Amino acid sequence: DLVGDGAALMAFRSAVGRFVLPWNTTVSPCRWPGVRCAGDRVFSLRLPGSGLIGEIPAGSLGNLSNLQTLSLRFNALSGPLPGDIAGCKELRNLYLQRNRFSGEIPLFLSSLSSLVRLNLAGNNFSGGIPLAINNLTRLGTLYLEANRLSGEIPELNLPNLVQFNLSFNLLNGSVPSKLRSMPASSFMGMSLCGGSLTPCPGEISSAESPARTASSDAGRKLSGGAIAGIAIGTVAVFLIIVVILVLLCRRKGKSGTSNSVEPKPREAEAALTNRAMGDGFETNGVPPTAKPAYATATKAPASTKQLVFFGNGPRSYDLQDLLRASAEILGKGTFGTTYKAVLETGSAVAVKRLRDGNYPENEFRERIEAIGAMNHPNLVPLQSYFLSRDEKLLVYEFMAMGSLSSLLHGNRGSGRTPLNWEARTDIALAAARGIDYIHSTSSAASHGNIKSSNILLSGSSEARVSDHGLAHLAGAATASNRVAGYRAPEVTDARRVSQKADVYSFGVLLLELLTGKAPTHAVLDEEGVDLPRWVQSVVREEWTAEVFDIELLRYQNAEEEMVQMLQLGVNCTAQYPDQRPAMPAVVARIEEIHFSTIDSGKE
Ligand SMILES: Nc1ncnc2c1ncn2[C@@H]1O[C@H](COP(=O)(O)OP(=O)(O)OP(=O)(O)O)[C@@H](O)[C@H]1O
Repeated sequence: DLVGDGAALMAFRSAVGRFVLPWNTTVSPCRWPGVRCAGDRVFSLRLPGSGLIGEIPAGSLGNLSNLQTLSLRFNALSGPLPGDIAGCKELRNLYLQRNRFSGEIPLFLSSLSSLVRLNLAGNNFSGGIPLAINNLTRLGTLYLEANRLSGEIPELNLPNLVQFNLSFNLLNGSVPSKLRSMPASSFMGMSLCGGSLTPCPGEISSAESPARTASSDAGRKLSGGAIAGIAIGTVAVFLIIVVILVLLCRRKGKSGTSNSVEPKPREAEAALTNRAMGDGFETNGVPPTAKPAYATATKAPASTKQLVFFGNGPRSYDLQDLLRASAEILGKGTFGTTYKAVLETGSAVAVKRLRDGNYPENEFRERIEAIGAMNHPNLVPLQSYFLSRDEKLLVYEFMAMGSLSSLLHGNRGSGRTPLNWEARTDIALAAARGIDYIHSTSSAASHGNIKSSNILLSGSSEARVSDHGLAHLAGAATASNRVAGYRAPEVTDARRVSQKADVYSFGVLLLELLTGKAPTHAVLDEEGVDLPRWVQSVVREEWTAEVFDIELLRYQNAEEEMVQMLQLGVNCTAQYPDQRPAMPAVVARIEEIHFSTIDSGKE
C-alpha cells in the first residue's frame, strides 16, 4: 500500500538522495517530486539528473511492487543493482543510463517479463551479456552501449526489438544471425564481424555468393550451343554500349559549348548577390564600422529622400543618420539582409534591406503602412521605412537579446546560460499573444512565418514577434529548409498562410522550446527532426519525460506543466487545421499553465 511504498522511497532517499530529494513526509508520497501514483500505489519514479549518489540498498525500490517506470538516468549511482528489484514485476521502462553502476548485468532482470525498454548505457557493467535476456520477449529497446561488457554476443532472439545498441564495449567475435539486420551503428568501436560490418573470415558475403555459385554451375553444365549464344549476345551488348557512348559524347560536346557562355549556377548566384548588395561589406569583409551596404540608396540629393515614420514617437534619427551609422550584418533572411545600425547618438536600430520583390509602389506602401499601424507589446515595432525605385528599407526597434533560436541553439558549449523553465513559458506566452493580436486584426490576417528566429527578445528579455506582414510581401515562395520544419502540411503557397497554419507553426515552436531541438525536415537535413512527428512517436510510446530538453531536467517540480505544454504543442500541430485550437484558446491555455506554475511557487 501507499504507506509501504512511502517507506520504501524514504529508505531509497536516505541512501542516495538525502540532501537532494525534497520529499516531505507530512504529505502523501504521491505528491513528492518525481513520484506518480495510480490509486494508492506508486507506479512511476522519475528522478533523472537529480544528483543522486551512492548504492541503492536492498529493501528500498524492490518493495515498489506496482512500479512501471523507473528512471534514474544521469545520476552518480554506483555499485551493483540490488537483487530485490526482481520484485518489481510490473516494470516496463527501466532507464539507468549514465550512472556508475558496476558488476555483471544482473540475471534477475531477465525475470522482469513486462520490460519493454531497458537502458543501461554509459555505466561500468562488465562480464558477458546474459543469454537469459531472451526471456524478455516484449523488449523493444535494449541499450547497453558504453559499458565494459566482454566476450561474444549471445544468440539474442528478441522478436520485438527495434532499438538496439552495443557499441563501445569490449565484445568480440561475430554478430549473431538474428541481429545482423541491425545497423552498423549498433556495434561501433569494437572489432566484430558479420551483418552490416566486415564479413567474418571464412564467410562468403551474401552479395557475392549466389553469383559465384551460378557461374561455377554454368561452367560445369553449359553445352556448346549455349556458349555460342552467350558469345553472340555479348558482342551485341558491347555494340549497343559503344553506340550509346558515342551519342552521349556528341551531346556533351554540344552542351559544353553552351556552358562556356552561361555562368555555372554558383557563379550566377554569386554575381546576383554582389549586384543586390551594392558595394557593401557582405562580400568584401570590410569591418562593421564601414559605410553600410544600404547606404547606396543615396544617389539622389538627400533632401528628396526621407524616412516615413509611424506613430507619434520622437523622430530621433533621419535617413542621413542611418546612412552615416556604423552597421553590422545580423543575418540574411528570406526577405533580405538585416543590419544592426548604431547611430551617432549611440542608440541602435535594426535595418532590414528588402530584396527586390517587384511590387507596384502603391501596393508596397499600402502594405507597409498596414504593418506600421500594428501596435502591440509583443510585436517588434516597425519604426519607419524608406522606399525608392532601387531600395526598400524597413527600420525596426533593435532587440538587444537576439532571437529565441540563438538562445536555444546557439552556444551549447561551456559558456552557455541555459534558458530556464519560467523564461521559456514567458516566451511562449508573449509569442502567443503577439500572434493572437495579429489574428485579431482581421479574420484573414496571419503572420505566415512563425519560427524561433522570428521571436526576438528585448534588452529586458521580453519576447516579441518579428517579421509580421512580410510573408505576404515575399516575391517568391519561401522554401528554405529552416522554414519547412514549421510549415503546416496543407500550406503550398507561402504567401497564403491561414491562421490555423500559424497555429501549427506556433505548435512547432512550443515543441522546440520544450525539447530544445531545432525543427527541420529530417529527410533534407540529418541534423534536424520533424518535431511534431518525433514528439508524437515518443509520447505514444509512453516516454513523455524523455522528450524534454536536458536543460529542463532540473525543473522536476514543473514536470506536470511541461507535460501540459507538450500536449498543447501536440494539439496545435494536429494534421488537420480544424483539429487545431484557435489562437485565443492557445493564449488562454498557456496562461492557465503558466500562472499555475507561478502560484504554486514551484522552481
Ligand atoms: N529588430 C531586430 N533586432 C535584433 N535582431 C534582429 C532584428 N530583426 C532581425 N534580427 C536578427 O537578424 C537576423 C536576420 O533576420 P531576418 O529577419 O533577416 O532573417 P531570419 O529571421 O533569419 O529569416 P526570415 O527572413 O525567414 O524570417 C536574425 O538572426 C534575427 O534574429
